[in-house]
Amino acid sequence: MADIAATVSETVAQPQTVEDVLAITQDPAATLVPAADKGWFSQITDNPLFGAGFGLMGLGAGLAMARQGAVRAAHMAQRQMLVTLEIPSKDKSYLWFLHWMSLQQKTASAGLGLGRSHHLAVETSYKQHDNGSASTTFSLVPGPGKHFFRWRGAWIQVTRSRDTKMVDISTGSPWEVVTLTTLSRDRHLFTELLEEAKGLAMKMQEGKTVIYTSWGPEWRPFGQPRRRRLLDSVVLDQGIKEEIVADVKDFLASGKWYYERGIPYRRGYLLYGPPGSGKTSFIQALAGELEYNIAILNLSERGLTDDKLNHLLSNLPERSIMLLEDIDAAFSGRQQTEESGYGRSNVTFSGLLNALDGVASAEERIIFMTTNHAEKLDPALIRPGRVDMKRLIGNATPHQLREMFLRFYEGKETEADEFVKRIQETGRPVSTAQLQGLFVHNKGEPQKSIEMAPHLNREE
Ligand SMILES: Nc1ncnc2c1ncn2[C@@H]1O[C@H](COP(=O)(O)OP(=O)(O)OP(=O)(O)O)[C@@H](O)[C@H]1O
Repeated sequence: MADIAATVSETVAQPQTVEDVLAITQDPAATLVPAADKGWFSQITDNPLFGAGFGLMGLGAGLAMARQGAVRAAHMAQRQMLVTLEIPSKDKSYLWFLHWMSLQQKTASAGLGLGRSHHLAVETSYKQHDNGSASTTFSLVPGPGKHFFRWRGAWIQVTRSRDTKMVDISTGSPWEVVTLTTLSRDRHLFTELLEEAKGLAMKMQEGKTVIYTSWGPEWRPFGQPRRRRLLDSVVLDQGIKEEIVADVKDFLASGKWYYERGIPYRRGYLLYGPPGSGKTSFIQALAGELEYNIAILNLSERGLTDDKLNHLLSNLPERSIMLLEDIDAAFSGRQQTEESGYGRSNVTFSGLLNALDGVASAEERIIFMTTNHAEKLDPALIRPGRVDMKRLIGNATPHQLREMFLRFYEGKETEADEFVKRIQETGRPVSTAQLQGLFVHNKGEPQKSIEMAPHLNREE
């Protein structure tokens, strides 16, 4: 260590005298060395290069501050002057709004509003007609991006954004948000707009039955609402229709009775019988009579789990009849009970029983189950509490044969009797759906139906 110190002291010339010190301080090359002798700031600023640098830095900082200030002021102004409304795709009003917007699109005549949008998206819906045929309708709505439209004298900006990273796990569809922006003073327009959109949706449903199907863990309307089916259009054996309708109406009027006795406010019905006997048609007509909608669930649906089923049954759309069709197809007998039902559904039998028992909800719950094979059903599924009323909806009885005939050929009483006689002579069961087929085929020609009666359902 001593050697090293010696080497250093040799290489650096140390000032030995006052003159040496003076010489050093006067040497311009040495001015930077004794920094402690001058204020550092003045030393730096005295330097023309650094001076210019500082000037620029100062200017930059000033500009940045000004920019920040401007951004803040803009934000402030935006907060003060603009108001935004977010409608996430999960919310009910989302579909109402999109539909409302598609109408704005159609009526944006003068080239104003959404009519100018260059980025449109299509919303396709299927319209099911009463005769069973379906047609497709397209609605054009603004696609993702920004759009402007003028409504009730105010400009509204619509931003439809799709988050590709965030996916609704249950449905697999991308998460979407529609954001509306307008001037603060026009904020009341948002409520008015949503009211109008809702009113429009309700109007479309007036006198109609909405069919909901499950979409992941939620319910979504399936196609356009259908015209209500009249109870008279469904011909069941004597008294059955009236009995079920009276029972449901009585149930709906007994909320307090159930509440006071601590009984879950729900009622289950099982309609069983051969295909085409009018089970589904009757449930549709009943929903129409009660001004209710129908929520249909297919237990064999891919991806349906016990949890989702439970959630769906506890969150039925308001004023809806729950319909579980072909319940035997999903589960038949105990042997399948421990495993999941067939198809790609993951629902277990015990999961279904739990969902049916469900947490008592405040709202009433009416569940209809249909099957072609009542004998295959596990007794646990149809025990009272889960199924409170079971009715056979069978093949056409003489009463139904006559009634159906007269519905298609009004006033043809004698012919109706003849028709019933001919069908009875065959000794073969005939479904009401087959009768409908025959009468449609022989529209306006009762005699032809009578002639064809012996051939109905014949195994050639
Ligand atoms: N009792 C009936 N009264 C009036 N129409 C009927 C009747 N039964 C069947 N139909 C007609 O037949 C067709 C099929 O009826 P529907 O789907 O209601 O039968 P279903 O018993 O539910 O059959 P499945 O057991 O195969 O589901 C419908 O178009 C319906 O109008």
